[in-house]
Amino acid sequence: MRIQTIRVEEAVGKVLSHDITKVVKGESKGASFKKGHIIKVEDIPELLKLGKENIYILDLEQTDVHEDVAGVRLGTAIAGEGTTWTGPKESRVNLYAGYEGLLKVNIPALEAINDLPDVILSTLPNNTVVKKGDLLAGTKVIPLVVPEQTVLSAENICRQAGWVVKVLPFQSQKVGVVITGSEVYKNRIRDGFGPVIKEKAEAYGSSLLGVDFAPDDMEVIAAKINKMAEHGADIIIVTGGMSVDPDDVTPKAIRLTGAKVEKYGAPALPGAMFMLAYLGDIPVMGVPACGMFFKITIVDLLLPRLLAGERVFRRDIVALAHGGLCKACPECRYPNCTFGKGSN
Ligand SMILES: Nc1nc2c(c(=O)[nH]1)N[C@H]1C(S)=C(S)[C@@H](COP(=O)(O)OP(=O)(O)OC[C@H]3O[C@@H](n4cnc5c(N)ncnc54)[C@H](O)[C@@H]3O)O[C@H]1N2
Ligand code: MOO
Repeated sequence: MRIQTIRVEEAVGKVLSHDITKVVKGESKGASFKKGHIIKVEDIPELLKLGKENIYILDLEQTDVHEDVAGVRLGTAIAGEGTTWTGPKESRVNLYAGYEGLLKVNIPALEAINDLPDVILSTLPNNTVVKKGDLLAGTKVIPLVVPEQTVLSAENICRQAGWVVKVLPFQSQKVGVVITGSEVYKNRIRDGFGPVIKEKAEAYGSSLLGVDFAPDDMEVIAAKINKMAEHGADIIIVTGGMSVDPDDVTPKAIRLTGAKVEKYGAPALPGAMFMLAYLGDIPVMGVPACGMFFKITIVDLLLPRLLAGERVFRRDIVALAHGGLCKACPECRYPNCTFGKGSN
């Protein structure tokens, strides 16, 4: 790249290589002169008024990429399934959600891109629930011109990763609920869990297949879980009886069905006594009573992922630890808070 410096008075007939922007009280007020503009005699006083004594004419070499071209190439390479993009504006390209769903960010690819010189990509946290039109990410280059090799390296990272930023749509799943606890089963107390699970499942476009009740009996709970699976549940949620009392037999009942336990005990508070298991392909969530007593719990971190069709592994639950502590604010601001935002 070669830069020619020309005094404004002598610039008539030259083509501007980038916008000249008016700044009022520190704020950019849009371009006074657009890129590609051919400078005329009558432009000179205005350019001087904008404080320009010199203008700079860029001669790009074949291996140079202008910031706006680079921005578009980055956006095209990064924008995955379920995303749209706009720009460039000063090289920045923004990615938006094309539909409601779960934002997935490929963190190793994100970090590799940001480790390149002169390129940035900044995103919302992985696993954020997004609505159509939500801003998801912004990418740009830092200088006015970058080497072709830099853009190629970023494009290669995206190609090799397969995807960098995408939105998984929520699937309409049938949620089977088994509510445990002899006190509820025997109608001594009224069930408070069913409505909570219904509301959370419906918020992500799923519906309840059915709600069944079981006493604190391992065999009965296991049989009811199996019945939900036979009736076509895509996901089964078992509530209560997850703690340390001798009659807290729900974890044992889940194991008794033959389900493979990914993890019992989760580094999320509230949600410590949570269990995730898989009965074949069907996720079985053992949800402790905190899922009913607290507005936001581990259920809000994992249910959207399961309803977006994601297979959740032990390592995903382990990764909840960083950011898994709810601050229990007097007024809940979730999802606009740190709960669940540190995990991979
Ligand atoms: N000694 C310890 N106690 C507790 C521990 C512990 O580690 N050591 N862990 C605490 C944590 S953390 C949680 S979370 C809860 C988990 O409790 P459970 O899931 O076992 O809940 P239950 O004992 O079954 O019920 C607690 C409470 O809620 C009522 N309940 C239960 N289900 C329903 C329902 N469907 N509708 C209405 N009410 C319901 C139940 O009657 C109990 O009163 O354990 C802590 N304790
Ligand atoms: O499952 Mo309890 O945190 O963990 O309230």
